Amino acid sequence: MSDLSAEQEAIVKAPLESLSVIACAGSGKTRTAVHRLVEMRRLMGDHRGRVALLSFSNIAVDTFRESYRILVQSQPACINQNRIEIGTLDGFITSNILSPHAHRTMGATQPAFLVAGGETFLKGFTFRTNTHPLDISKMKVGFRDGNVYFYYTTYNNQAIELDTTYALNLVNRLGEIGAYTHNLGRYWCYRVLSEQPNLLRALALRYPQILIDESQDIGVLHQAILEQLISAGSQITLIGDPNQGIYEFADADGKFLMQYGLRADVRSYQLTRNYRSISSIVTLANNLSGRTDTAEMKSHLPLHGAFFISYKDSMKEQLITAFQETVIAANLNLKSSAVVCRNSDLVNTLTGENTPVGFGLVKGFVKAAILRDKHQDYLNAFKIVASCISKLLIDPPKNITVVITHPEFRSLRHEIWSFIRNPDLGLPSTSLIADTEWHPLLLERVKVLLSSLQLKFGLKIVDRLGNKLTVRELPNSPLVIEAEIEKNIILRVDTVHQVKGESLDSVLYLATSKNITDLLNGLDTENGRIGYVAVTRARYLFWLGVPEKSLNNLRSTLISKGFQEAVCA
Ligand SMILES: Nc1ncnc2c1ncn2[C@@H]1O[C@H](COP(=O)(O)OP(=O)(O)OP(=O)(O)O)[C@@H](O)[C@H]1O
Repeated sequence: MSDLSAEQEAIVKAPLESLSVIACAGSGKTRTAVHRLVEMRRLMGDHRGRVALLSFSNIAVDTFRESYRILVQSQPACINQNRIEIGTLDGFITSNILSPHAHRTMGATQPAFLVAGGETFLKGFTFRTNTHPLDISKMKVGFRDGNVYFYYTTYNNQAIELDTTYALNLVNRLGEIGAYTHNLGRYWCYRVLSEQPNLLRALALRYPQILIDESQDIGVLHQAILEQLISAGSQITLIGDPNQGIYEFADADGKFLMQYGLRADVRSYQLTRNYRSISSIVTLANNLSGRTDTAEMKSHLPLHGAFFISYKDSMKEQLITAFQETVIAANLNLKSSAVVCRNSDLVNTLTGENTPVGFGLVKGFVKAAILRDKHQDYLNAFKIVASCISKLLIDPPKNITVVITHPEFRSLRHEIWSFIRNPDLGLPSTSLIADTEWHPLLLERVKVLLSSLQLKFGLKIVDRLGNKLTVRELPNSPLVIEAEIEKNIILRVDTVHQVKGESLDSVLYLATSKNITDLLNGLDTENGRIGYVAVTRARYLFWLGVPEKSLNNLRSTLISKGFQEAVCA
């Protein structure tokens, strides 16, 4: 186990019991968790139970699976691999509890199934609000003093609680046909485990050990479900970093993780060595969080480090270009660098998603073409095209971008990918004149794509296609001029939430004044922690973009926290 530090090894080799691991950013939680997973199964010997390693995103799960695959290759063949599971917490709940057992509690005659929202039959399942009725998919579930309650949030994020009897009546009525929404899935899981004690006992026997990564993201209902498993005998290990808790809006405030180690039957550990970032970035992270972690990476190159730089609101593109040039000059990898923002709106503006040209669905195709040609962002282009195509079909598979990732829809996905990848036969190139060249080709090729979907998958096309794909508001010029594609800002632009968990060579955090003040005021606010996540993604170079109007007010605090000032040439 030579590739583990002493701190990591202590966790991996701990006795088989519940652990709390509070870890700093870049401390190798993945490596630690995967080694611990294997060790737990080894310690269990002939026990028939399973060990589950659970996280919150599919990306995290893929990373764990890959690390696990590499690790077991190098280990003797004695690991009981059949009894190790890696997945998301919601996936665990669905496959072990909701799909096989929830219908009994729901009073349904068929296995429980998830509805995405927007299904036609949901029109009969709306609830009253202070203004207009809302679809049941907008109903949220909270947990307080051992009781569930239901609420919704208004446009300005205010939570309005619903009368429990009224809400439950609707939830139960939907449950009777076996349906549940994303938010209600956890409610049903909690209720199934409360009302089916034999199942709860069986689950705890089947999973005597559960390890949860990113535990700061455990929401109140997830916690309630885990408490049920703990009370039935499962031992739960939590690994996470409370300073990276950025899902408060989803009811995850990090308290479960922070207080878990105080329980009498839970052993506490810490990971305090940062393997990702150079010392100047770790020092900054320490000053922001009040931690005293150590940096394992050193670099004294002049362009490396943590800098702030001012920008005018109208000159964001210039700031990005300057950053890009610095990344190249610093010999860092552009492909492993990113511009990150707090809000998806700004990301959309910078990536061209908020394009002012085109009308209706054509606007979507324009956005997708710009994302592909200017930013090589095929994934987001795919999502937009899939959504546009679904609006040109009568009764398409619901939530088409999600559905078509399902193996059953592989060939449908393939058709859409081919359309996006090939500017000569599919989504036309943005270098064409938008109204006279690009639009006619778009119309022609979308028709070909839709006919193929009709033929192969029996999907029906809406009437009056031409009206839905109008030439309105397209300019008589190329969508993106060739020269612009050539100079190409190839930097990835994304939200901080999207880069969470990643290691990047360089990061530019394009922040607002409020984002920065919250970051500098400690990490008590979610906004502050979002900034902390941005800082701690960077290996060698971190730039904080500071709005010019706030620079004078913020300068001395930024320097006192460990930033250096950089000036755009
Ligand atoms: N013992 C070690 N020796 C050298 N490198 C290590 C060690 N442990 C982890 N690393 C490296 O540290 C880097 C960060 O690891 P990882 O991505 O797991 O961090 P993390 O704890 O999940 O961070 P975060 O929570 O900030 O996303 C990886 O490149 C990993 O290979």
